[in-house]
Amino acid sequence: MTQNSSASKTSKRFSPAGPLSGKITVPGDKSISHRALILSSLAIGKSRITGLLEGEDVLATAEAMRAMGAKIEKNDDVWTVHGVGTGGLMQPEAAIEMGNSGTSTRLLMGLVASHDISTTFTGDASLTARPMGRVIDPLSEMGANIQARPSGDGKSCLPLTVRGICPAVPIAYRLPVASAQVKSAILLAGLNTPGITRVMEPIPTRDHSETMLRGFGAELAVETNTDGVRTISLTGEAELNPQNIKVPGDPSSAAFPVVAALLVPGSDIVVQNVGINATRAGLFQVLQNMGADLTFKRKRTVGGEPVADIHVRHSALTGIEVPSGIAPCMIDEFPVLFVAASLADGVTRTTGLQELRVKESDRLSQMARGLETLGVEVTEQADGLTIQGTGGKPLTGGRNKPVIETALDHRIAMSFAVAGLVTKGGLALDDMTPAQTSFPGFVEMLKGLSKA
Ligand SMILES: O=C(O)C1=C[C@@H](OP(=O)(O)O)[C@@H](O)[C@H](O)C1
Ligand SMILES: C=C(OP(=O)(O)O)C(=O)O
Repeated sequence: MTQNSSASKTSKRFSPAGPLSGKITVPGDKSISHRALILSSLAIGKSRITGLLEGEDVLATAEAMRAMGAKIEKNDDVWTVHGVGTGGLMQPEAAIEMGNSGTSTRLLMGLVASHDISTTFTGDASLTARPMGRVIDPLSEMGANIQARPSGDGKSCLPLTVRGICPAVPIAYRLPVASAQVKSAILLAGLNTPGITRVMEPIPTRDHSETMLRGFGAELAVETNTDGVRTISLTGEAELNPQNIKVPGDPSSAAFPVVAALLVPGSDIVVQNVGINATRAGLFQVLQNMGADLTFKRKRTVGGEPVADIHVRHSALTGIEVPSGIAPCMIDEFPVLFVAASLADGVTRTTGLQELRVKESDRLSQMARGLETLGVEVTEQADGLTIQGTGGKPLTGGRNKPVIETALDHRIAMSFAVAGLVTKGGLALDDMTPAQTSFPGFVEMLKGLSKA
């Protein structure tokens, strides 16, 4: 689990080290890994998963599913899950520790809401500050009783206890925020609920839950109306069949070496086996619109998801206005996009990013403060950042020896690690341990690219 105490912090310096080259792979997709463990735990029989992300967030999901009765083992690179069947979850003996992981917490809150068990969730200092009302509202409509800790500023937060109900009431729910976690929480609750549970999604978000639920044999229909609103209808009391799942590389993790290679002069790298699902690949599109030289090779399908090898060459980037509608397709990639924008020629303006304020940290504020420390001209709006790029000139860290705070946020840590490669004199991060939540081996990966 991610620790909160300063004693366990590991500071780390990142400095320019010449062109990046080589072929790499990145760890498995975090969203797909969570869902692979959860759905396999509900199937009757034995599922096999390869390529699973072994980051702390996903390991927290595995531990939670074990605590509720699933048998999960790892042999060599293969994870084996013996599921308990839909509706078969057992009452956990103790509170479930979710560490830093919003996805684990919100998806599992949905899962237990339609079981006749009582489950307490807790987490680290970052997770316990994040809003859970967005999941509590629909799950309460389904009949679950949820007692959460009120935060000082009106949010419902962890620790919280979900007293589930069986049978739960099927609902039709229009998402008030574009959130794949909320959508998935309702669908997972709907799995053990009689009748049809519907989620209306005005702005499309990542669709891994829909794809994987179908893959496991659930009856699920998706309709898109003329306004672009997607309605997902899931028939409850579903019987899930065990699967063999291959998890593709995470585009959100690939984002770091991709941006690093674009920014460091002379770089030429290939990131292999990266998921390029359209609901996830917004960053690559935005970077190409900024002038990035990205080539998608060997396009293929892995585990029902589109995948490619991405060839990246150093490129002179130009600032752009990022359309707010693309935000859900690259929601976790904005921190590293802000680093790319800092070296682009001209102004990059982003809007519609209020959600970034309720991630592992307030990502707009953390990025604005850190980039300012490196001499970047940044304006922080309520819903985005406007960044004046240097036109390829290195950022300025050296003389004032900046130390950037990573604030228990893996994306902040890895984004500034990339910034360090293009900062004169380099920079230090106060704590690199958050990278373990989604990208074990991140530091070694970057080092390997500079040595290749
Ligand atoms: O469903 C998922 O796997 C995720 C959804 C997104 O969160 P929101 O649903 O809060 O946008 C994303 O930020 C998170 O990293 C993973
Ligand atoms: C927001 C993220 O994850 P989570 O919500 O699962 O903590 C992320 O990985 O950037």
